[in-house]
Amino acid sequence: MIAIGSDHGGYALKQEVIKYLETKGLPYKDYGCYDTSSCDYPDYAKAVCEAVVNETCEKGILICGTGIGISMAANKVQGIRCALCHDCFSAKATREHNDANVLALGGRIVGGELALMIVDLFLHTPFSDEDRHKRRIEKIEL
Ligand SMILES: O=C[C@H](O)[C@H](O)[C@H](O)COP(=O)(O)O
Repeated sequence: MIAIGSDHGGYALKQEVIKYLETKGLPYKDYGCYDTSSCDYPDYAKAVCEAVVNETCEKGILICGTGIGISMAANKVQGIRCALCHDCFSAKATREHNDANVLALGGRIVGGELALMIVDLFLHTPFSDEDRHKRRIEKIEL
């Protein structure tokens, strides 16, 4: 199960990502927002990240206008490794090296097609499981 959430700045892209997940038959839970009314990105970061840390969902996708605020909020939650990615290399590398469990995107920055490629890499690239990466991730959690 994938947890997905956005503020108003990410709402349109969230709906595109949801359509994509549905097309691919990937189960998801939408934690809002549910329209373009102005709202606060930390609320959606918290809801999605809690679903990931309590294992209701394996991974999360968060979208705000830039992806910056929502990733900052996400990374305050213990156990969350949120990566803001606007290119394919970063999306693949953050799974392989950082075992990122939440992806952040900026709906005002990245176009739909690129965003979907990033989402696909984030969802399907496994963690490399190499000792040096595990050691570094453990240090983040201290
Ligand atoms: O980092 C924050 C996000 O990009 C927000 O989506 C953005 O600040 C919202 O801006 P506004 O309230 O002006 O639409």
